[in-house]
Amino acid sequence: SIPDNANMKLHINHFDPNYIIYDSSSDTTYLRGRLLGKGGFARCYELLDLNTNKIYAGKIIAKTRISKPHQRQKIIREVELQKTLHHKHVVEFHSYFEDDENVYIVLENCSRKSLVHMLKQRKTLTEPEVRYYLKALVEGVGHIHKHNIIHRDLKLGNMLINDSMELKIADFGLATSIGYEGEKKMTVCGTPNYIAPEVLQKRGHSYEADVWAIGCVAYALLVGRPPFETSTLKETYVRITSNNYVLPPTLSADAQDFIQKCLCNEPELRPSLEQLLNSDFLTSGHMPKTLSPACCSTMPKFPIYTKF
Ligand SMILES: CC[C@@H]1C(=O)N(C)c2cnc(-c3ccc[nH]3)nc2N1C1CCCC1
Repeated sequence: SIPDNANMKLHINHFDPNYIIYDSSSDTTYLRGRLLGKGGFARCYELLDLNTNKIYAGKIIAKTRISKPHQRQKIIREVELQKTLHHKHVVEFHSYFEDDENVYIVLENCSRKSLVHMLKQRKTLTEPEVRYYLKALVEGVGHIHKHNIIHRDLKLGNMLINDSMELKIADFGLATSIGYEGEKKMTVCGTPNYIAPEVLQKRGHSYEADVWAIGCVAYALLVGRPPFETSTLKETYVRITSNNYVLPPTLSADAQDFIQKCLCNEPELRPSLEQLLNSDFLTSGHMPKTLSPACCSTMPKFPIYTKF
């Protein structure tokens, strides 16, 4: 039986073979639902697991798109990295399988899309909301770093929100693992959105590149646009390497301090994730336990608590 809740109506009058996906390795049949969007080579769909009636998000990549070995290797690496991570604020890997036409990566469903969509609706978020999302982000990145993995593409589009308004870090397509203490990566295949200066200048980079990106995310959520945004990529890169960005005075001193420390040109001078969790911004202001789904579209009013 198919749950007929509204957003899962699959408009299937008959079992059109085009909508049935079978994973022989786990004897699981999925119904393909609505198109969620495109991510790289993948077309992403809602998938309904007919054994459990659970909804997942599936990345479906046509094999014709990944004919070259290194393209296939990239996907295997993404899956291998993501499947080792189990954390409240990291997207959970569910399964990987292939059939004649496609490879399938089945992931945790995040029904409220990403912070990109939220910021489009809201323009900027309030500081309590930003504390809520940044705390989740720093905890999730802490888990990723504990597994010797650098995400390398932390951006609003990879901060997904589930039905309970929880933040989930997605897309390990540019991630890499650190093999030994002090290892520095020299290249990234792809262009991270919030790229750190040391990555741009190929000076060797490591975990600190993710802290830079956290600073960019904090800035974008509070200001409504990225810190180094210009009309051309080249000009943006000049601003990143010259550390040329404007901190609006409307931001609280704690928020300015948080951003300034993350956006330090010298990677080794940036705060650790532990220091970020204990920063004034994340510890000395109202930290909501949960957020109402209304926050996706309208600014919340937080009750002002008095200390006694
Ligand atoms: C499947 C790719 C990616 C993703 O990684 N996840 C986990 C995800 C989960 N739910 C959703 C989802 C959106 C709306 C309902 N669920 N989307 C996810 N995405 C989106 C799809 C398009 C671009 C990134």
